[in-house]
Amino acid sequence: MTTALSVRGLHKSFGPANARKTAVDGLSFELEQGEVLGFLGPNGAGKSTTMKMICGFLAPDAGTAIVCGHNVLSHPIAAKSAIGYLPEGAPAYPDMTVLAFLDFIGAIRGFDGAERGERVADAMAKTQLKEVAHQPIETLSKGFKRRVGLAQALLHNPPVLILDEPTDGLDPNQKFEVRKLIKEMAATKAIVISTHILEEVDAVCTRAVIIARGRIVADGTPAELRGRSTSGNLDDVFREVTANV
Ligand SMILES: Nc1ncnc2c1ncn2[C@@H]1O[C@H](COP(=O)(O)OP(=O)(O)OP(=O)(O)O)[C@@H](O)[C@H]1O
Repeated sequence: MTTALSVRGLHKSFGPANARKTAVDGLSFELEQGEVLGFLGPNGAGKSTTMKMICGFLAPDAGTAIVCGHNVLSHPIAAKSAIGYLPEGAPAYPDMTVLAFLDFIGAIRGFDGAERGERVADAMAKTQLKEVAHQPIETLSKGFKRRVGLAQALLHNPPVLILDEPTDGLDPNQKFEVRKLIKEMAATKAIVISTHILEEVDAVCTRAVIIARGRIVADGTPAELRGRSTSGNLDDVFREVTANV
């Protein structure tokens, strides 16, 4: 079976030549279908930058990502077809209604007619957006905007999902619903979620990678990581492995 996601030696620096700052420093990992990877790290560790490079939104200085066998640099269309990406924040066209925006995403993803309608309806049902279907996105609350972002990521039923802080801004009920949805989808997909909420790792992740200054400092199941600390607490493990990097 083809590895769902293979991240190979990703590297990215920002800034002028005399003040170059490394954001991602040779990051590699593999993910199989059925795995939900919690991608953790302190603010500025390089999580969003890594996710952008995996999804082909940012060109790496070195390395690449292979998505279901497709290199995101040499075969970007095939790789991007296999990915659903929820970026940080909630970028969308603010004056479009939820329905019009998702229909537009469906068209871009290559669906027509009845199938497009079914996919939009299914994505709205999964993310509980039906009640705001005809509302312009700019008038939605933060949590609803986040769910529109999630709906567009799921619409084409991709085998790989890259979700940058998917529950950011959601109330406890919605966090629960989104985590439930991630768990329901997990068996048939490979999913990466970045989060600062360590309870989320226990709730949905089969594995966690902790990065600091663009490098992996821990990789294991939540239970294995907890076993690294005498307290058995993921917050303590996080602090210990990222403190002196
Ligand atoms: N376009 C950019 N130009 C310059 N520096 C950038 C750019 N994008 C990211 N950086 C820097 O790269 C580093 C990694 O940022 P990144 O957003 O990937 O971190 P993160 O782990 O997602 O952080 P957070 O948890 O705060 O979202 C930071 O120092 C950030 O300031």
